[in-house]
Amino acid sequence: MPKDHKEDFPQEVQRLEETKDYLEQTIGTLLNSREKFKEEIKDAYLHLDFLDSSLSYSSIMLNSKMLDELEKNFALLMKSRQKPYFARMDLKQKGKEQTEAFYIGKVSLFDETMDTPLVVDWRAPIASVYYDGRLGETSYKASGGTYAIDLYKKRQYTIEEGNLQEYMDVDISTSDAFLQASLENHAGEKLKDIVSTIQEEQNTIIRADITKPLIIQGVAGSGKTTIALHRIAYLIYTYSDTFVPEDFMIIAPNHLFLDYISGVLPELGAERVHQTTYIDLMFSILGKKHRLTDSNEKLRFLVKNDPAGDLASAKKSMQEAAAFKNSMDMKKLLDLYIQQLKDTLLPEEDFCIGDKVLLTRQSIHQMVHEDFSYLPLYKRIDRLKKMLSKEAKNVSKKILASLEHEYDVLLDRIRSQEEPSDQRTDKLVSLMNERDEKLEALKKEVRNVANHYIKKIPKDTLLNLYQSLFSQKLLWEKATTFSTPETLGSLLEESNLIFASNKLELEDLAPMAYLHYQLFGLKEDLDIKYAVIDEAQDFSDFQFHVLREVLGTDQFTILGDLSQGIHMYRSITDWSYLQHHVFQDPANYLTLEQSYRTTIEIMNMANWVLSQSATEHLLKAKPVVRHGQEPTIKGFQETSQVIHAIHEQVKSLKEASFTTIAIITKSQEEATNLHKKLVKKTDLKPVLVTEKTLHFDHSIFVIPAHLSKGLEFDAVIITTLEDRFTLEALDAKLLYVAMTRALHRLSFFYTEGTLDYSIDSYHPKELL
Ligand SMILES: Nc1ncnc2c1ncn2[C@@H]1O[C@H](COP(=O)(O)OP(=O)(O)OP(=O)(O)O)[C@@H](O)[C@H]1O
Repeated sequence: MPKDHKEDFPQEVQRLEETKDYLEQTIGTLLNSREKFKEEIKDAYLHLDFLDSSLSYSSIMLNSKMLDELEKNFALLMKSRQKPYFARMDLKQKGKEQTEAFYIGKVSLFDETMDTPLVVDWRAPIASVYYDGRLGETSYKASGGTYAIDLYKKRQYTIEEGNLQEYMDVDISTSDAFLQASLENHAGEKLKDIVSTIQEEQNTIIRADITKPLIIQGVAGSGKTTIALHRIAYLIYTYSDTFVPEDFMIIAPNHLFLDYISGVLPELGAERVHQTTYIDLMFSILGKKHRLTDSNEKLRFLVKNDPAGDLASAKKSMQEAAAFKNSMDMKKLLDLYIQQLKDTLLPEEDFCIGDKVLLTRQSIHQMVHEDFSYLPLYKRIDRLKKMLSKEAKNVSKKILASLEHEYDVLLDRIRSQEEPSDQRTDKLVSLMNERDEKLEALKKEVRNVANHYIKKIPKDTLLNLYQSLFSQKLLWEKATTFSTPETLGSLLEESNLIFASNKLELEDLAPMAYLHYQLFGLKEDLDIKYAVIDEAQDFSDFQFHVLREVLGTDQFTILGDLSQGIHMYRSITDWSYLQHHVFQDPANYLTLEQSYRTTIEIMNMANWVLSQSATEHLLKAKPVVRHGQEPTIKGFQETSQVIHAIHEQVKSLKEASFTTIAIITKSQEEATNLHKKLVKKTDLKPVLVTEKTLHFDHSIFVIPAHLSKGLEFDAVIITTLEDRFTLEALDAKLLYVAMTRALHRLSFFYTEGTLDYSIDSYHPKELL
């Protein structure tokens, strides 16, 4: 990195020292306050009078809340001691005389005595100028207004452990140097924050309009995951009156990925954001965990090598069936089914006590399907039951009184018409007994009449209701048409077999969640105001629709890359439906074409792989200007030679200080097989990654391509022993995902015949 502009170095050192002094003072004050709050809480506990505790109780609550807040600030300030800021900008606001210098950091620091900001938070409106603004006239938006400024200087600092190492003034030609330096770094165990090198196109996304759903199509390594996390931190900061961190939810592909990204939000001072996988979210909506079939079984079958094409029609039919369950046609089918449940729900009889009609069946239908139509179907039944009980109680007084009156008349008539005698007495007594019995029976009927009526309404569990849909072939035929009649037959048959083994498949979760929402409503505790979906290319339009419906919000940021759509047989192939038809208003759609992760050499080859299959329409990634070694490609006759080559390669990567290395295979079976061989034949001790792996804290991984999605490694060794990468679109995408995981080095080791790409004929120079 060039060392220039050194003339300001002493002043910059002094400024840093002053900031650190002030930081220490602030930390000291916080420490005192912390002790004070703790004392007050202790004191309030000592004086807690359980009979009249309101004062002490509220004191405990107040002080605990302030203590929590203080602890959070304290932790942030402690962290910022190492690097209180990373940049500075000098600017003059239009209409003002003097130039002001703003230092930008992760935590703001305000000098109360001087009434000036010592450090401005990177999320503050004015800091946007630093990320967007070229030197010269520019502007920023704050509190609904736009403010014009002249930007004179942008300066970046390297500060290590609180000491200024160097600084550099940035203009168009040098602005990449810090970015370059940051990209040269080796991968850690976790994803990092990028506050000091956020690029203009990324800043636009982080600060995009909150009132509109946002869709980001970004190429591999363009920073989607990173930006999504920065956007959450930005929104929490900017809209602190509206949101608390718990209002946000990140939906990510698996637990390994969640572990991988878990460091960024705390680093940005935003903790307590909900983080979940799609499957876990669906289970919490359904209020129950279900056993699932292996979700990658289909993918495995679909990418299975089939040179003679024997599996072609089975593959086609499987794709169609899987796609259907997650399509908008499935919604159509479910809507028909719900309508059928509605139509057959209520008994075709009036609500009566004895032969007295309390409510006609027409008025009950109207009540349920019109007056209560805002409620989910089965919630309406609970409401109906209350109404019926109330009606029965109201009317019962009258019926009881009239029955009593009927008997009083009869009794009076006997008394007045017959002379006293034993016979008359017997008659009266028996009449009175009869009256009492009838009254008692009537009272009982009143008590139970609503229940009896409601019991005639069929009610079942969600699971039974969902599964019985699969025995109603006629309804399916009414809702949709498949390419062949056999496809529907085998879909129903296979689903019923899965249900019989007490399992569901991943594709059943969205339809079930939709049915649950329509029939039973939602659990109250799922109170999310803002959802962020990463790796969204693996979702279908129907899944987006269900998520929007069940989360009850239009506030979404959705990020993905169609080139990495390895589940494209059941997921979206473009963003247009999502953009225009899922939310109340069309979503904003932005693209990221620049890739930051990998080198020009690796990205060129990955783009070439995509271009070899029928995926030309996809956006190609443009790598930032960072060169590295050309990928190495070696074919071998024997598996043992491949194992040897991997061993040697890993050793040399370790010697070159690359810390995280992934050996990526096409399938889970191949990964398991290769892992066994590596453990047996080498001293590498790699970790095998499966669907169940929870933590990203190792250095050498053997991982199938579909699980490497979203992750990154210093070096990647793509290995094929038996499972061949063909030129088919799905294979090309899997290979593309695997290749674009590498930050610095990429190699291919394969046994002859397992790579259809003739990478030997790849001419990198042609693409540069
Ligand atoms: N502005 C930036 N400054 C420094 N590093 C960056 C920047 N943007 C992205 N990166 C780095 O690029 C790499 C890729 O980022 P990230 O994983 O967020 O991308 P992605 O688009 O989600 O990738 P993919 O879709 O391939 O999984 C990370 O190492 C990230 O730190």
